[in-house]
Amino acid sequence: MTTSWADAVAENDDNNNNNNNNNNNQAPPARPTYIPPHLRKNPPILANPPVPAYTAPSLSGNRYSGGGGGGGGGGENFVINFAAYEDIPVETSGDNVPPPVNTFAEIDLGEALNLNIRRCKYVKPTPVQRHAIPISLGGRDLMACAQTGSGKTAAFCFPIISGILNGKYAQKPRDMRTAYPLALILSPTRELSCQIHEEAKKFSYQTGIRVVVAYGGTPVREQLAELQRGVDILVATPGRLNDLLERARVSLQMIRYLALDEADRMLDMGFEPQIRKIVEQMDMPPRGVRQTLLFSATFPKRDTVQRLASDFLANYIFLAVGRVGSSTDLIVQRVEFVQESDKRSHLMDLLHAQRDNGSHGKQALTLVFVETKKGADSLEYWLCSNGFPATTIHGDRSQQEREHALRSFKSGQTPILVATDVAARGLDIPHVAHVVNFDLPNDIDDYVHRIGRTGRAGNTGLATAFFNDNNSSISKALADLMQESNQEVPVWLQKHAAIRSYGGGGRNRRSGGGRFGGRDFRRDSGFNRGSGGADNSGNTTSPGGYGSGNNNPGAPSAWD
Ligand SMILES: Nc1ncnc2c1ncn2[C@@H]1O[C@H](COP(=O)(O)OP(=O)(O)OP(=O)(O)O)[C@@H](O)[C@H]1O
Repeated sequence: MTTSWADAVAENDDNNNNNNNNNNNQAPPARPTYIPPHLRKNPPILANPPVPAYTAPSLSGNRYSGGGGGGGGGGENFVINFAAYEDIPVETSGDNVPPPVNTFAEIDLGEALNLNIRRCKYVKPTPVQRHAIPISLGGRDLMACAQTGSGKTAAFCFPIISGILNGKYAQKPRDMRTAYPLALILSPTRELSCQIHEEAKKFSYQTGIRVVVAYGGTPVREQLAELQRGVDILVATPGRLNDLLERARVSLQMIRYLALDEADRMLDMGFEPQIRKIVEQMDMPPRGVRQTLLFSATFPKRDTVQRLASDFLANYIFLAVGRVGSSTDLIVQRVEFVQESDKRSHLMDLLHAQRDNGSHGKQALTLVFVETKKGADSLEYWLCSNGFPATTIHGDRSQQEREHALRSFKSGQTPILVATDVAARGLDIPHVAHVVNFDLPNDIDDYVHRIGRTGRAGNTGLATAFFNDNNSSISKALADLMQESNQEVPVWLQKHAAIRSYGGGGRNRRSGGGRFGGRDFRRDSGFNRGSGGADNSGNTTSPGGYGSGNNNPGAPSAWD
């Protein structure tokens, strides 16, 4: 028998309360000091790094449900640690920015949505929600940057749902073949679309709003059937949506809300032509008529995403919550110097230490990022052969295999997931205790999103990166990021970074700098593009007082 989400929430309620009670007062288990193998034998040539005490991630019982896993991020919730967000710096710019709220009660979201918020056990809005929801409810376009795991999904879903519930819309055309959604949420990956779909369904529970997801890699027939049953909010990846638009199975003429999640990633993945086609060349109402929301944890300031914002948004408000483009300091970041040939044994040591610290016979969920699909398969095979159940997610696996892998990982059945960047963005898996960058990415933004799979919703997490000479291009950005997130930067990494700075290693601008990517570039060099909205903004509130100064986008600035 299937149970409704609300029933599941109610059931979890009791279990979580019991678990909370059982675990709240427990002292953490004693943890051994871990000395990485490369430091036991050969210290790296560059320096004498201080040996950090390795604290294996612990499992707190209330955060670990050994249950069936389920799809998306749905069903499970863990307690958000709001104290972690108290002093977070916030910057807004744009005309007449609506003031933030402190509670959900202060905002008129409607009774049905408020009830669902309570069902989700969202007691208080997170900082990005405090600011973004009133802005969006006020009908304004928004470009919002906030750290990974800080509640951006609800920040764009709540105003959309509330707007649809309160809005008066023209009758949808009577056309059985074509679906006419009122809101469109675009996201870069299939898994993220599924997750947003699950979340949006929870938030729309018993409101009468229908949420449908469309993504590639699966037969289109089922999705078409879902669309035919009616759709108010369509969550989609750009490729599949284009397909549906070309078949005239979806029309965008009724769109009132457009949200782009992880917009920068969609552009990185080469989706720009498809997104522009969807937004500019089909039948979607123009900016200013529809309301447009752009969200990410990183918005590189010299990136095409800024152009996209100026083309898609009208008189928008720019919101940066936290030191955006930076990582949350809730994530303990470690970087260890590991030669390519030592990576596997080094990983094995980490996993052994972690296993020794596990509780209830369960191993903490560990997400291991590698560079290539082949590398992922081969590492998975090797881990499994060495007694560590692992699975993989990457672009060469079928969608069915990808979804199965994710379920198996979430449920704890396969506590290690080896992944390429396809799993780097947006996925909200509550019990990921450790992210290992087995292969570091070249781009610091990718690093930020990868490690952001842990340390979510105000909870702590651990991220370990294996660094060697092949990663020189990211050394400076990595050292800067760690410093900025109050992490201990190994001396050898500082030296590497210094060599990089002096050696003119500026080939990759994004990995060599651009830290505070989350800046309203309208404030740089008097940008004023076209008509219809992009303004020269100036209104800034910045309790944390960051981002001052440099107005020349070409020059190195305090943001770099
Ligand atoms: N107000 C709230 N109270 C309690 N929990 C919340 C609240 N808002 C969001 N959460 C929870 O916080 C977690 C992270 O939220 P979400 O996935 O939206 O983060 P995000 O900012 O989109 O992260 P990313 O940048 O990685 O995509 C989710 O499990 C969500 O249910």
